Amino acid sequence: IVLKVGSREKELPPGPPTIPILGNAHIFPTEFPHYKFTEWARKYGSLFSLKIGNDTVVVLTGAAAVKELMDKRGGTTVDRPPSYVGELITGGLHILFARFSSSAWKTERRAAAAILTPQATNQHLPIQRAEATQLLHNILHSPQSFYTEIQRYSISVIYSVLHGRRVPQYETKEITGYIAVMHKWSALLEPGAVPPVDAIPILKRIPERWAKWKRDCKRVRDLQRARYFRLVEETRERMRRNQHNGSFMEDVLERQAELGMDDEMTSWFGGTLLEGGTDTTTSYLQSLVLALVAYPEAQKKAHEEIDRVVGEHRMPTLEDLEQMPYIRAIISETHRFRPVTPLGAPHATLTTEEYHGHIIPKGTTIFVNMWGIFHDPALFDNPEDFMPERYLLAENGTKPGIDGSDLKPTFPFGFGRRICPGMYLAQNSINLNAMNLLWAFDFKPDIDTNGNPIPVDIFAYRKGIATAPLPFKCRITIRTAAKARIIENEFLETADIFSKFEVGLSPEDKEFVARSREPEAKLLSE
Ligand code: HEM
Repeated sequence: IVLKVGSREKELPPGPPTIPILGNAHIFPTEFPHYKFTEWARKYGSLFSLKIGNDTVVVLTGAAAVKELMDKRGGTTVDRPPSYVGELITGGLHILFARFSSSAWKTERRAAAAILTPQATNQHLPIQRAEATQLLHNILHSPQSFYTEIQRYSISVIYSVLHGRRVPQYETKEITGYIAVMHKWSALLEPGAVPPVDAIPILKRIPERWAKWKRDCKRVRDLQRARYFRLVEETRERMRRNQHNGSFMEDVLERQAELGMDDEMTSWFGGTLLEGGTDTTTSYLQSLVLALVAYPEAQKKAHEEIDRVVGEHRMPTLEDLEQMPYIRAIISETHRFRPVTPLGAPHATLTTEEYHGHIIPKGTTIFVNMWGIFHDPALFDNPEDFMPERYLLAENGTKPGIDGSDLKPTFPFGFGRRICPGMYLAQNSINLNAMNLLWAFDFKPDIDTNGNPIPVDIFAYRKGIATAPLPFKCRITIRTAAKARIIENEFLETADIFSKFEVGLSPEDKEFVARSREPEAKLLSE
């Protein structure tokens, strides 16, 4: 019997050879698993399996299998695999990790669906636009800080949309504290960071004094919980003072009883939406800049298009995108070239499924290998190159003669009933900033002391479920003086929109806000 542990049952999809007890655990990649999964997919097929002890993992690297299993049979692939770390930290209330059987997921998902629809999302456009203007303004004045400015943008937008409170500068405790805890959190989720408690449940019983990882989980929990409760309390307090600003959590608080959410769940819900929306949006926009620096031809074509459609006397608006197929193609190509979550988020099956003669047992963990699909040479010409043109030739970017209809535009945002509830909000941020950045700036490689360009490394990415380019340098310059003036003026105009969200700011943040609007105010009055 022991020898059977770890061996692949014959009805499972094929996969790499197993060894007793461990199965494939000894070869399971501990970093950037999407590369190894893609290699295995080319060898074992678009549906392959791995054994981790007695547990089964199935990796899908084919769009048709994804459509069938994740969308059409979404009712059975809606679960998540167990995550003891997620459980310890969030008490099972994290919407991303929550099991289907928990009432928390259903309740939180209902709350999210009712409010984050495309129409409801559009109501948050003014603050997104204002923050995107501040991003241009800050890059104009401090181009070398673009990497952290993008981070500030994403955090501030989500803070405002969800909690009605913005974060005006990067160097503030609200942001640095948040980022530090998020780093600790994702470090605990890295393979190998904690013993294999999900596969060998007895390990959960290790007492805290011998398990540093348990103490780390507790510390992260305390820090997160304190922040998420405080944010909800601040919103509630604002509402008591009748200072509503249309934030998402105001709506949730008003409907708390109807939704059946107590304060514990409400706070984790607000907090975990915050987590879902920050690093992801940041990663996408940083990848976009990286691609623009690395592929000057694409940038040049986008500049020509935006100059023709928008010109230099006004900033772009979302409506302009309709007339800019090349920039739309750049946006899709960035999703394909560097998907934020190369393996999505793992799903798990609630029942045993049969697909093309293979059995996928109940409780199987399923990864959709987005990276492998988006980089499949059978689907895409030169998949390793950033080539927006592919999206002008075929709606889903696939090569001639290939039916790409299974590759829906929502693909980068996941599948079935777990699809990202923030995707419309995220896509608005992406569209606005892609247009703004291309309209305003030239992006070029940095130069060394001899004046030679230093090429960016398009493979230098951070590990983790949501990846992002590692910090990189580039030269960003404003394209015309007229555009610089428009950005300064527009930034001043944002003051009105921002003021409703500038609540609960620390004294340093207040001073920063006042100072940041001063010089331009002087300029305008001169
Ligand atoms: C570029 C930006 C984003 C990308 C690429 C992205 C991608 C994803 C993906 C792939 C998933 C997993 C879906 C699945 O399991 O099949 C997901 C889930 C999720 N996302 Fe996003 N996301 C982005 C932005 C956001 C934003 C702005 C928010 C919140 C306002 C958000 C909140 C969430 C939540 C709460 C989940 C968990 C859903 C569940 O398990 O039921 N995301 N996202």
